[in-house]
Formats: sequence, C-alpha cells, structure tokens
Amino acid sequence: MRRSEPGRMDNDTPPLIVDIDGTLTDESRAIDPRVMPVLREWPARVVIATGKAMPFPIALCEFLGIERTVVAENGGVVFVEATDELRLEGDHEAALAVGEAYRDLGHDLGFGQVDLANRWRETELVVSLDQPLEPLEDLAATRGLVVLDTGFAYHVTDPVVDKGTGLEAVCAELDLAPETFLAVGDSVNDAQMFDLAGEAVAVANADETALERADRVTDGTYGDGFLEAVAPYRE
Ligand SMILES: O=C(O)COP(=O)(O)O
Ligand SMILES: [Mg+2]
Repeated sequence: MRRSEPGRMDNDTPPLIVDIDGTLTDESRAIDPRVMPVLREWPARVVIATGKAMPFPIALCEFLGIERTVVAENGGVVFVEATDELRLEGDHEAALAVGEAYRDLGHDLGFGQVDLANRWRETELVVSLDQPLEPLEDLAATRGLVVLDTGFAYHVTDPVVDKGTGLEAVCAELDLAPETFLAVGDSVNDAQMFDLAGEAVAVANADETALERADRVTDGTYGDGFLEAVAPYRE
C-alpha cells in the first residue's frame, strides 16, 4: 500500500469532490466513521459539495482538520479558504417568496419553529420530504426556480447554480481543472459535478439521474460505496 503524508499533494491521486448525504452518511444522515481518515489523509485537494447549508460542510472540514473548500446549497454558496473567497449566487429573495406563498397555501416547511435546515441558508430554501411537492414545484416555477429532490429534502434552487458551477468556481480560485477530479455522489444534485469531473462514481443507493450520469457505480451503498469508490487510489 502506498503511503502519503496528510495534506501532501500527490500527482497520482486525483483531487476529490464528494457529496455528504447518502454518500458519506447513511439514510439517517449519520456519517460513516470509516470515511473520516480517508478524507483526512487524502493526498490531494478535497472539496465537500453538498445541498446542506454552509455550516455543515465547514464543520465537517474543521473537525476533520482539513482545509475548508466547500460548495454548499447546491452551488449557491462556494467558500475557498486558501484564497479567502466566498461566493453567493442565486435568487434567495425568490426562494423565500416561494416559502411564504407555500405557507399561505396552508403548508409548512416541515422543520419546526427553529428550522435548522433553513436557518443558515443564504441562497435557497428547503422543504421536508413529508410536505406536498406539487404546489411547491408550481410556486417555484412561477419565480424561475426549480425543485430538486435529493432524497433528503426538497430544495428550491436557482437553476443558474449547481454543484458543477460550484466545482468550476473552486477550480478557478485554485487554478485546477474540473476534469482532474474524482467525484462521488448519490443524487440528482450531483449530476452536473459528475458531468465535469474526470471520473464520476455513484454509490449503489444513488437515484436514477446520478446512476445514469456516473462513469462507475459501486456495489456497496452509502459509506461502503464511498470507500469502494476511492479504493483504487488508496492501494
Ligand atoms: O441536503 C440535502 O438534501 C442533500 O445533501 P447532499 O448534497 O450532501 O447529499
Ligand atoms: Mg447526497
């Protein structure tokens, strides 16, 4: 087995862009602890790309002890610690207006009063999967937004951003090429980063879109799938 020092750039190992929910976590959003040393010791750049709000991937990087290079809110938020760059893009006002109109129809976002899912969100809005989808899609469409079902939440998102535009923004900051990346993910919100990456791997629990857009599909699900996806680069 080849050993590399943590943080050292290694020409043999591609930079990695990886999704959180469904890829590093199981269906209950609990992280598979076996992924931690892999991310921590990855000898090239690691980008955490998620539909979650920025505090979640930032905290993940911080607790892992890796540089904070993050695409959050499905591309609406990009943060690159190395260049101290924060980019916010997407029509947050429109997303909030969709939420208001959805509530006016008698629906609820489904995350309670405190709403940790939306509390720190800066560019999009999320609605719980147990709430009705159709009125949400109708309201989003009237404001030029789309609804993404990640299997974890409905995201009311501006289609000008996605994890692909997020990857491009990170690459522009760090002078990297998207096609050098290994991408690992599980759902429709990973499709555009899959298209740009040199190798895209879907874990076995991935949705139809992610399976179609991947170059490789693992046999294992969730954390097992992630470990399998990166295994060729760790031998
Ligand atoms: O927030 C979600 O719904 C999904 O998050 P993910 O992009 O990390 O899988
Ligand atoms: Mg996911």
